[in-house]
Amino acid sequence: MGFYTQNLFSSFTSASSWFEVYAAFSTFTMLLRTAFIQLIPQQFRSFIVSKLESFFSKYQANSEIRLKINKFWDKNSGDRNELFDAAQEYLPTRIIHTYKSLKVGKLQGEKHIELAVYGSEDVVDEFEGTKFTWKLDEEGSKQDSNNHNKKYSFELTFNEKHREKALDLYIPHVIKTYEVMKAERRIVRIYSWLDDDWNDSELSHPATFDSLALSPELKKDIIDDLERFLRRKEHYKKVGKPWKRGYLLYGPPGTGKSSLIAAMANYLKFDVYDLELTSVYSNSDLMQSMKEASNRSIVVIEDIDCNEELHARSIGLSDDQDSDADNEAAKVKTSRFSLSGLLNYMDGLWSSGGEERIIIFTTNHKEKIDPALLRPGRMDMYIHLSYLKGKAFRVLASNYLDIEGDHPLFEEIDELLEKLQVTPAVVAEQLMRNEDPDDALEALVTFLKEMDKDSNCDLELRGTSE
Ligand SMILES: Nc1ncnc2c1ncn2[C@@H]1O[C@H](COP(=O)(O)OP(=O)(O)OP(=O)(O)O)[C@@H](O)[C@H]1O
Repeated sequence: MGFYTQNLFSSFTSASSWFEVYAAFSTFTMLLRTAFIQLIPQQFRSFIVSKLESFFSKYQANSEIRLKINKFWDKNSGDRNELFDAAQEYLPTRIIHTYKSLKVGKLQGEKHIELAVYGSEDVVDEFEGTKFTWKLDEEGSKQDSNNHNKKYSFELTFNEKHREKALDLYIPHVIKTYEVMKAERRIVRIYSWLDDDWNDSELSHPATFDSLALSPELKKDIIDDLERFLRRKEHYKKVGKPWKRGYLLYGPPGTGKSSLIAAMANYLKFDVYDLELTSVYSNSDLMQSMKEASNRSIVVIEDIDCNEELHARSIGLSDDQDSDADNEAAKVKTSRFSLSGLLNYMDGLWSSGGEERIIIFTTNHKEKIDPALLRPGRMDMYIHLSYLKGKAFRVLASNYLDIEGDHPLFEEIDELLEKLQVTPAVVAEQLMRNEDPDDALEALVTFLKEMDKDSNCDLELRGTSE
């Protein structure tokens, strides 16, 4: 045996012997390939090749999976992708110490420093010993300085062997972390619909239920209703109703409708989506705005009675009636928006997938609202905010003058307020005029007495003219 190997080795030492072996090997592989192609059916060949590929891919260094995370699920539906929002908030916290180009800023009206992923640098996040690489992609016109038309998306890359870990553990981890961050920060945001998109900032309205001058009974009713709503997720599911609640706030200007909305948002820690109907040009705009509002939010449609298109519809104006050429352009913009669009929007709010939603309509003139908007099932609770009466004034005295408890002028003020129709906004404005509490209350008494005198004069004048 030793002789044989030695002999074999010595016979391979020349270049021609190596060449002979190579030629024999090549012929053999060609024969094998031909036999493979001719003898094995095409489908079976593909099957073997795919199995071999997947087996060897585990050992390849660059078998990467790329996931695209767009801001919207698909361009046409406009459904917001919460994973994109989660990544946007989560990534800066992971890379603050390593990243070289991070966008940092303090926005007007915000209390905290804003951090955002910026530029084309990769962000590598390590999760349970596995590396996940993120990159922010930016598409859109460079000339667009306000960034409205830019489309952003994230690309998440990882090795194929971590496919399951990525989908089953890592992505849920990113979303969970984002939800915890949101809950911890407890910052309520307000979104306004502008140029086909929600623009947001921190809700800086400080109103709380404590600072609202409302009758204690009404306050209690509202808080109880909100609490019940939050508690009853299972109940809503059981009776097959969407987990949503609709309120109509009505009353004269300055009686606290906006303040109550802010108090509700601050109490629940729900974001506010404020929709001005004048900034909505079509029914499809309206539906898109609804789809993009997130869960745990309050959707507000203010001054529902002031919308021109709704008025035009309710008094029976058709688009053809106005032939004035100057108005033509404006009409094109507004005529596609209708009451039926709004009704669909409301019904959509009820039936859309979003949960824990509160929908609030406000109006100064409940009697002007189309009854279709108010039918049961669209509105759960009507809240009437009215002139300052009863003990509600005490809340303003505490807010503006730090008077806790009683004051000698309170009785006189109560009596005057009972006789008059004065909004909390007017009284608040009077109280702001003096720093000293006694001076402020005396000035308020004088102001209310003046009002009383004027209203008596009006009555007398009306009496004599009749
Ligand atoms: N019920 C109230 N309790 C405490 N403050 C109030 C109340 N109502 C009004 N105010 C004060 O008046 C200001 C204006 O009130 P607010 O904007 O909430 O009224 P509104 O009913 O929404 O008015 P509008 O119908 O004109 O929008 C508030 O900033 C607040 O200071």
